[in-house]
Amino acid sequence: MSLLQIDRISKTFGGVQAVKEVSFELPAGQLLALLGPNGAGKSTCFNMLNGQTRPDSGSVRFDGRDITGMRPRAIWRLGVGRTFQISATFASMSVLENVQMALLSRERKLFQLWRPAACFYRDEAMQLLGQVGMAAQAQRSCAVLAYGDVKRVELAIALANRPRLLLMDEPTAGMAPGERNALMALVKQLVVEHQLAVLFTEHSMDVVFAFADRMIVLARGELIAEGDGDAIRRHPRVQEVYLGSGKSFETQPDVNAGGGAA
Ligand SMILES: Nc1ncnc2c1ncn2[C@@H]1O[C@H](COP(=O)(O)OP(=O)(O)OP(=O)(O)O)[C@@H](O)[C@H]1O
Repeated sequence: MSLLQIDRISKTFGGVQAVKEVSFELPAGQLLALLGPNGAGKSTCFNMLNGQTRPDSGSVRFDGRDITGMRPRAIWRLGVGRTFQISATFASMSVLENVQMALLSRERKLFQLWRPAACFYRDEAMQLLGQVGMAAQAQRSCAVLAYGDVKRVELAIALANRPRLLLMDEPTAGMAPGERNALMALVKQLVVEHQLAVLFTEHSMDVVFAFADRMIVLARGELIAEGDGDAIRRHPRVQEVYLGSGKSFETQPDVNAGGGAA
């Protein structure tokens, strides 16, 4: 049984059918890309998976349990994490403190602080920072970090809740190609080593084809294709949807040099 099972979820806003009867599955240990042009319904799908939006119909099952319509915090506590395009770190705090705060939040201790956050979960926070390659920068303020490093801290924050499924909203947006590949190689490593399931949206096709195990493509709210890189590249409806969008389904050799597994 797959960790995540989506069965015919739909959502309409006013007269707009944002998502229409979309079904797919995601097993543990897999990196699945959710693709589609602007307005295809990707964010609405994400929002229905983590409880921000209630589907009009259909069901979302996580680890065999029906989580359709549950509140975001309850879904998060079950082990569904999410990273956003906009930075979720506190710029005024250090890298370490940001992760310590995330650990405090997991243990519901944020509102019981009688000592500074810096006193709590130091070892566990350092271990998480080690996982994302940020231990050496633990004492630096998040405000002075390079963009790619902020993304690593965000990943550590998301991992603090020990998610089994991680939803990543355009994880490499705004990054240079080298930074993108480094971040996604790290995500891929976490997927393999921790049997994490990751669903991500991404506009960079190079990243998708280099790192995703599988892809699903939405257009106007409907799932039009599903498969590995070759199947998606060759799919006539995908080519049709992306034709004229300026996106290419050919990977760039320089970008993938030294990249992760496909
Ligand atoms: N809260 C909302 N109210 C009204 N319409 C909405 C709302 N959220 C999404 N939509 C509409 O639903 C459709 C799907 O939007 P969605 O944001 O899910 O697409 P997307 O694939 O994430 O797009 P992008 O890549 O541009 O972020 C669009 O037509 C959008 O205008």
